[in-house]
Amino acid sequence: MSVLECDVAIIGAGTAGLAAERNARRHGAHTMLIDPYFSGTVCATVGCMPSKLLIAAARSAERARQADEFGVMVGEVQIDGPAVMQRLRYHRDRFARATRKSFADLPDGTCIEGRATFTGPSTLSLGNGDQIEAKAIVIATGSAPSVPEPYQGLGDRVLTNQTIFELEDLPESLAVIGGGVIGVELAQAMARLGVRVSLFDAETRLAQVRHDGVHDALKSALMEDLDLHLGVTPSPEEADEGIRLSWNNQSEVFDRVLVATGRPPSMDGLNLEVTGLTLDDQGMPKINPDTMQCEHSAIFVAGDANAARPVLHEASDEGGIAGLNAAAHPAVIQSARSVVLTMTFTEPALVSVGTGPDDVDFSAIADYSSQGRATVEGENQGLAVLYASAPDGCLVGADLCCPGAEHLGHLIAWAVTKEMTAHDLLSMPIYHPTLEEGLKPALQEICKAAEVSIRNDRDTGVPSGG
Ligand SMILES: Cc1cc2nc3c(=O)[nH]c(=O)nc-3n(C[C@H](O)[C@H](O)[C@H](O)COP(=O)(O)OP(=O)(O)OC[C@H]3O[C@@H](n4cnc5c(N)ncnc54)[C@H](O)[C@@H]3O)c2cc1C
Ligand SMILES: NC(=O)c1ccc[n+]([C@@H]2O[C@H](COP(=O)([O-])OP(=O)(O)OC[C@H]3O[C@@H](n4cnc5c(N)ncnc54)[C@H](O)[C@@H]3O)[C@@H](O)[C@H]2O)c1
Repeated sequence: MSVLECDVAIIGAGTAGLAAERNARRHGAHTMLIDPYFSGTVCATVGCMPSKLLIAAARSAERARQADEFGVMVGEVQIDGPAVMQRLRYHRDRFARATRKSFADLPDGTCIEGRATFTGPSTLSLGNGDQIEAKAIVIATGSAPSVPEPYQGLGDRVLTNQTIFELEDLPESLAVIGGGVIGVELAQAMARLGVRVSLFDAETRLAQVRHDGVHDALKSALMEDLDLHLGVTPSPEEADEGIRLSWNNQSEVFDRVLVATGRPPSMDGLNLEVTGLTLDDQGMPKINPDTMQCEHSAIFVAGDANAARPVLHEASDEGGIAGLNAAAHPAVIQSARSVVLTMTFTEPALVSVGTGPDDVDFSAIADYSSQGRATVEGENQGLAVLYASAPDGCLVGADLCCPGAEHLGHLIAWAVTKEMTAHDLLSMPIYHPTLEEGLKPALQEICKAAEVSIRNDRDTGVPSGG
């Protein structure tokens, strides 16, 4: 048994852990990064990247299917399932290798293989008898899929995000349990790749969408490709050729079932009880969102492990904040967090920025069902809703489910960050014919509601097709 000493120990070599290690080291700390596997981040191996690779294949199939609308005949679209999965894994493995190379590039002695458990507020055991004593500790253990009890023990026909990307071929049919972000992204992609898909959620609201009209747009888009069952909790059982799901006097057998019912923080086994921190009934400590610090301790929590903003760029930001503060502890500083921005890569994409519809002074809808550029591209559907505050129509947030939402959402998030008003945006160039132009009527409406008169040298109309 050996006792290793460092300034900052980081538990978990994912996105948040890597960022915390880098930033603590940049600020002069001697660091140790602990992980049982060092196999690559969730994002690269079983998260963002493989899911986006599947979605890219689905988009390609959908474009081919829609080609005849443009007078371009491609014949019947055929999907080669093994080829889809092979391309996915080829690129996924390259992303994962790049992450693993970043471990290899760390200073000697930084990477410590093991599963960390607290033995005191500043000491960790690694399971092999070795101990680490650190001046500060960053918990960056991520999150893991929760599988509801009825789906446990049903064998490998039940998939999670940790196993679905290993399939050699696409299933003939797929039931998706959970209409959160993972559920809707993968359900639509699989359906567009020719899989018969049914999506079930116990609640009636998909992916925590805040605005009713935006939720309707997402629902309509999904229902073009798959069967949607909201407010339904089916019961599963093993059947000859798959898994039988039963609900509301109906029953259907599916080749595979994807369980996407949430990813709670991976805090089990850390033995936080010995740290002296106050834990809630979920076993979670109280974490300051601007410092990542737990109470006044030398323990910090970053990334999915704190369950606050479980997306990649926030894991990276939080790792940076935690790394800085762990290195400087006890001199902890507050960081200004960025405007909340989340994206779900359905088609159209679902994007949420900043403040939602409750609690805003003005809101205005940009309709993309007949918008010029969207119509040109054959993707005219959905809407964007902008939110603004009094007195001057300062943009505070948005909900979008429309073509180009991924890019429009970034522009709006940047405008919200810079506290720009609707009038500020209208005073800048907006090219024709673009999807950005589709926001113009909503920006004008906010100016009107806020009684901000549009510059007298500006046209208050919208160009034809805009
Ligand atoms: C299918 C899917 C798609 C996604 N798509 C997107 C997307 O498009 N965009 C986006 O922004 N986000 C997306 N996300 C979310 C994003 O992947 C996560 O927010 C991000 O990866 C979290 O990073 P992390 O560092 O907190 O955790 P992780 O990358 O999971 O790292 C945690 C690490 O901790 C280690 N660990 C756990 N317990 C211990 C222990 N006791 N001791 C030592 N080590 C331990 C694990 O081995 C792991 O390496 C997606 C997630 C999933 C599942
Ligand atoms: N594009 C992205 O940024 C992206 C993509 C995928 C995942 N992620 C991250 O991964 C995290 C986890 O995603 P997720 O979709 O697993 O979780 P989630 O919490 O977003 O959604 C889970 C859904 O499952 C439903 N549910 C729970 N138990 C159920 C049951 N027994 N039967 C039927 N429905 C049930 C819930 O009502 C909810 O709608 C998200 O928080 C997200 O941040 C992000």
